[in-house]
Amino acid sequence: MTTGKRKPTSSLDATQSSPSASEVLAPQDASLEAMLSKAMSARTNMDAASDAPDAPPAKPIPPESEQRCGLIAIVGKPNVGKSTLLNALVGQKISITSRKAQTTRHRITGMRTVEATQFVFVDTPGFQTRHGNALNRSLNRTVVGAVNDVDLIVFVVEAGQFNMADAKVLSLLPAKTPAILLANKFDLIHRRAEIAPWLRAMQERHDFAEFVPMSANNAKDIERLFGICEKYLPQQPWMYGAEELTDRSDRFMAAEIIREKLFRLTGDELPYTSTVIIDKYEEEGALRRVAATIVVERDGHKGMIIGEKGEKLKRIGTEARHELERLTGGKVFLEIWVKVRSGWADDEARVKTFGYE
Ligand SMILES: Nc1nc2c(ncn2[C@@H]2O[C@H](COP(=O)(O)OP(=O)(O)OP(=O)(O)O)[C@@H](O)[C@H]2O)c(=O)[nH]1
Repeated sequence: MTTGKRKPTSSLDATQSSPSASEVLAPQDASLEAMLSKAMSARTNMDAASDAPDAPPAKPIPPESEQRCGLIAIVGKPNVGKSTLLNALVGQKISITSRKAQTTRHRITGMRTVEATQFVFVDTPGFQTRHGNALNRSLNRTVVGAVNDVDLIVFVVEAGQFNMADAKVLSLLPAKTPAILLANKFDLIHRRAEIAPWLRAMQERHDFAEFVPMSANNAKDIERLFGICEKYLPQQPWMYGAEELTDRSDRFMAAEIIREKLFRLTGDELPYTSTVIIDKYEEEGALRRVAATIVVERDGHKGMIIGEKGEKLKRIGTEARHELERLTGGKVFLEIWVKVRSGWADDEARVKTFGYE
């Protein structure tokens, strides 16, 4: 992980004149006050430590008896920043991010080993509440599956916000598993006074073990999150090698990369039901030959992807190829087709064929 020397712009700097936690919380909220103060001072301390020298080189692998390892589910409604968080925690892009809600479809595991502890992360699709089609039913099943076999749940919300979609996800969390309330996009909060009443309401909704105000795109916050999560993971041997970052195949990563470029370059016009299938993934030494099909529901969507004189599709292909070349470290030949399969997201059998659980 990078330990940037730049002092992060802390939202706390903008709140110096705001009331303290004790001024905004009632006396009976002593434990909440402690939670808020602890969370805030941890942030300040990390900011102060930002001039510290870079971390020392990796230590030798500790004996199994000293290793810690556990599963962490990252859950939250669409667009709260789960993929950004996962990528930052793993230190490499393994989950696509987009301003368009609902871009995460699969249960992706990324892992990161920091000193004696191995953190195995499970990314989940944003819980879909609006449509009841087969694709969304499949996405919701993935969320439920993900939270029931983990050591720790990181419930991600946008700081200061909570609506029906957040409530739906929260209602899925089992009481037995410790859950961290991660108030993401904290950089967008400019008055600390807004957070105390919000935190009080959140704590009434669920018995959160910790409160972490942070920004997924702030390296210091990410570093601090490792320290917070560590104590919830059991002492047991690692499940993966110290250097491993994901258990997804290169073929899967190729589909994800193409899907990301597709959503980035078509903007808000393209419905999230468009998907990518890898028809061929061949390796010849360092060379990769990849053929992919983008499946859309309507002819109009096909036109949107191809663009005028094929310009849009060409750009999707070029950007995806460059990223695949960076990932594999070799040359990539990439061929992309666009096909219309109307109603695929409503069809349970097809959803299964396309790789959803
Ligand atoms: N300002 C700010 N923006 C953020 C932060 N974290 C994520 N974002 C932005 O929020 C948007 C959504 O982020 P994603 O990581 O794709 O969200 P997600 O929860 O994985 O979304 P789905 O795939 O729809 O479930 C992107 O535009 C991110 O750049 C943050 O800490 N601060």
